[in-house]
Amino acid sequence: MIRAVTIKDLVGIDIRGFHLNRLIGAGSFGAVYESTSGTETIAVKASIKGSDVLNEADCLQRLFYCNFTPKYFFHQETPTVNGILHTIGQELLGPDLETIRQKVPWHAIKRPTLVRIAWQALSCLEAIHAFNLVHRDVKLGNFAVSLPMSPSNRVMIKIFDFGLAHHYKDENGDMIEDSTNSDFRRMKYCSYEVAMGSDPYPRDDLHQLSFAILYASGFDFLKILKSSHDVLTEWKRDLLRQPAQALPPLARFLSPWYDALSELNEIVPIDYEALKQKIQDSLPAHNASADLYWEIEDGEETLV
Ligand SMILES: Nc1ncnc2c1ncn2[C@@H]1O[C@H](COP(=O)(O)OP(=O)(O)OP(=O)(O)O)[C@@H](O)[C@H]1O
Repeated sequence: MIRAVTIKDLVGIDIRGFHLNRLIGAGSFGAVYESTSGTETIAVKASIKGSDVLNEADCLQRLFYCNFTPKYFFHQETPTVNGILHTIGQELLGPDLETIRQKVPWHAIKRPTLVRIAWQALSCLEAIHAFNLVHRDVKLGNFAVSLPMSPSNRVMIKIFDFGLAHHYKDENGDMIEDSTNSDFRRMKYCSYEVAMGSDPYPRDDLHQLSFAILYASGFDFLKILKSSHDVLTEWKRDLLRQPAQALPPLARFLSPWYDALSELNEIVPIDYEALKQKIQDSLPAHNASADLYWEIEDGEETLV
């Protein structure tokens, strides 16, 4: 029986033969640990919220052959003095994009890197949508770089945290009801359509991504999130209705992409390739589909 007081106190215990060595970070209900067994190092996510963990484990299993999400290893329920501890063993990733953003000068990721991030993050969403999953919690902090691959230190962006994701349609294309009845309007960074009461679908993942990219460009998105409900909703609406005018100056170069995102509707299937081309059109002098690398710049590790 594990005697830990909270999910943040699990360093030193073993789960499925993996020794939890180091707390990487903790969120509202979960904590993630770097864990080893022999030469193998993975991430073990521990949570007290069983429903989210079960949902995440289910999604990661569905995504087992997807290259844009962490590989799934196991799900385990362990009795503790405080109840059941839910854990998921998954591929260890590098820092998340929110952490990377916080470390760059002026909290503004440079344009050539930003368009590559946008391209790869869009590819992540394209990949999970192809598995009929909608993420519903798309934000900078839920994308991370993979561990650098030698010899060039190439990394790729992966999307994680599938606690709120939903398998929204079956193999015949029939919609699947979400039994959790979650109210996504309460999520400040939900898309405009969701704020207006619609259920979150793939298009809304893309609109949440568009907010995340603005944030990564140096825009003070947190300030907008703190404004009143009406101001926030109006900002989201303007970004869809007149992107060229509504975009903050730092991100105005991305107008071709935001224009295309604003034209997405419920009827026409999403053309991901066309959207990627719009990212490329936003910064023609740089190759938006080029690889990303984890490098040392001015003595600091950074993404370029
Ligand atoms: N597979 C992983 N490999 C490495 N780090 C991870 C992995 N999954 C999550 N993390 C990191 O662990 C930390 C905690 O993640 P978690 O998703 O539990 O919380 P959060 O995103 O901070 O908060 P919330 O769940 O409230 O959104 C984050 O810094 C995240 O980047």
